[in-house]
Amino acid sequence: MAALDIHGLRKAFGGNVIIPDVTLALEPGLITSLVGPNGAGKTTLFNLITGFLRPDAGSVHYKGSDLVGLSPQRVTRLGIARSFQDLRLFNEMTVFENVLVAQESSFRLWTRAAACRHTDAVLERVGLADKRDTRAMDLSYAERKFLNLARIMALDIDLFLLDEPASGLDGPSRTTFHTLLQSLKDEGHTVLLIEHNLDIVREVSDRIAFLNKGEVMAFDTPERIFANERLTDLYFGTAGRPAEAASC
Ligand SMILES: Nc1ncnc2c1ncn2[C@@H]1O[C@H](COP(=O)(O)OP(=O)(O)OP(=O)(O)O)[C@@H](O)[C@H]1O
Repeated sequence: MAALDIHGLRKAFGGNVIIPDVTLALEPGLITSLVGPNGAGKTTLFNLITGFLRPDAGSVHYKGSDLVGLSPQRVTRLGIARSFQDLRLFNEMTVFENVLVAQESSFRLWTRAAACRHTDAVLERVGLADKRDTRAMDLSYAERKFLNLARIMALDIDLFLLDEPASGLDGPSRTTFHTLLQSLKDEGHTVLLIEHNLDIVREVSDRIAFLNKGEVMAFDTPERIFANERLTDLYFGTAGRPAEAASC
């Protein structure tokens, strides 16, 4: 059974059809990257899956339930968490408080002591234990990205939808990010990742779904996707242009 089964999903804004008809099944326990040119509809697809937008047609099945029509909170309670491109941190709160608050809003009922222990364990895992009492606003960019990830990991859920979690990370931070993703996978979690950095995509993905103009053009292994010149042309915007223009 697929970890997430999207069928015939459609979304238009006014007369502008952004997602004409997406069908996609995520294999459980794998990291799938959703790649495509700017404006392809990647974040819109996340919004449709997680209840931030309602599709005009189609279904999104997760563990036997259709998520369409559910609120974002209800979707999270069922076991799906997502991150946003804009880091929605509480700047005045400490690192510890940011994670604790996220965790307390989850579906699990924690005792205070258990919640605190869990928060510390997650901070250790993302490498922020020594920043526990630092305000979010005083963190570096990379640390803020990892705090954002920690807030989702603390929810203890099955399916992670991550919207550009590694954008702007330097080499060592990228390695940490890769290790974290791998550890989620080792624990049996399923990840759907939006990422523009194709080196990262190549490193971490088991599968790639290539989205263009709201349509899944290909769904395959990284090796096959990267070997497909038509897709790389589409990604870099060179498809349909004269060869000399494309090489400029
Ligand atoms: N609420 C909305 N109302 C109208 N148009 C929207 C809305 N949300 C998204 N769009 C449009 O849908 C298209 C797809 O946007 P989306 O953010 O999903 O693309 P994306 O693939 O995530 O792009 P990027 O890689 O640049 O983040 C864009 O043309 C965007 O302007």
